[in-house]
Amino acid sequence: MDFLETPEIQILGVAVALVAVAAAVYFFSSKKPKGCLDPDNFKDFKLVKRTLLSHNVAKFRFELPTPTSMLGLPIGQHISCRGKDVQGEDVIKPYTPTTLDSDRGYFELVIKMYPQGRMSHHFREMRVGDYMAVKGPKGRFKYQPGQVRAFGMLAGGSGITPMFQVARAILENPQDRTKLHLIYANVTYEDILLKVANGCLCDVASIVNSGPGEVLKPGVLALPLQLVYLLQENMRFKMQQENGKFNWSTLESVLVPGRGDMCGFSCRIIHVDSRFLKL
Ligand SMILES: Cc1cc2nc3c(=O)[nH]c(=O)nc-3n(C[C@H](O)[C@H](O)[C@H](O)COP(=O)(O)OP(=O)(O)OC[C@H]3O[C@@H](n4cnc5c(N)ncnc54)[C@H](O)[C@@H]3O)c2cc1C
Repeated sequence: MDFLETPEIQILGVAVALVAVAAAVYFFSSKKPKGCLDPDNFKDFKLVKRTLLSHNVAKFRFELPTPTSMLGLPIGQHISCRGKDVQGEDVIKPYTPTTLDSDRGYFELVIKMYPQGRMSHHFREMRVGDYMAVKGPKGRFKYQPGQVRAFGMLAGGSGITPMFQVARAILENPQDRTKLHLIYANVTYEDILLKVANGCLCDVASIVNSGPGEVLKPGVLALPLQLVYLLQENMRFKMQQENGKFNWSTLESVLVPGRGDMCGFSCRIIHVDSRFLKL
């Protein structure tokens, strides 16, 4: 067995070992972490933080299995949450996290809780340490950077969360030139879940120094986001509708003059032109 000790064989052995180590490092570093969701079965996630944003809105932070785990939710899709209503019966409702897969170790939901709402009851009763059963991803739409020139979005109340997720993905990717045109309708100023601060959408708790006068002014921001807040009590809300309906031509003429290559979404706005994909 002397031949195993020749310098050539020893060098070959070291080279093979180095290649194996390099391949292992490449394999593990290039492997994308697996998502934590299962489309067919509910999985439990622990509530680790609950922040009240207003009298009936709270942000819920759920822990993922490890600090580097990602939820695994394609942008534009949502999850199903299962809870118990006031009668103790199972209730399942869709929700869109305000976090992205780039946020590791947790995901967050901003929830508006209605006094008579079945799932609202479950969220109202949830305390840190409780578990939420979650299934997903769900939804027909998956966002790809550069997919279209512009998105026209119509959101009502809590319907802002799917739009928020897509808007965050675009605004946080400097290579993504997609323009965003968002009409966000609410009954009162207090009902607005997410507002603009420093040119970005953020949850209401993160807003500093933005009084109603400033936020409600419709306008073009420096970023590729044009945002118009509509309040039911405000004249502008009536002006943006035709016979009580939002329609495509209204949005195109108000927000994207003369251009047709726009994809439209709506969430929680009733009576919308059929060209708006409902999220
Ligand atoms: C894709 C998608 C994503 C969503 N993401 C979110 C999210 O991130 N955060 C969030 O808070 N919600 C979100 N929703 C809405 C959510 O799924 C529920 O509809 C909402 O939480 C109310 O459910 P509930 O069981 O508490 O109320 P329900 O039992 O369905 O309703 C009971 C009563 O509550 C009141 N109510 C319910 N909904 C409304 C409303 N929109 N406006 C006024 N009154 C109402 C009414 O009085 C109603 O009669 C999303 C919906 C969709 C389709």
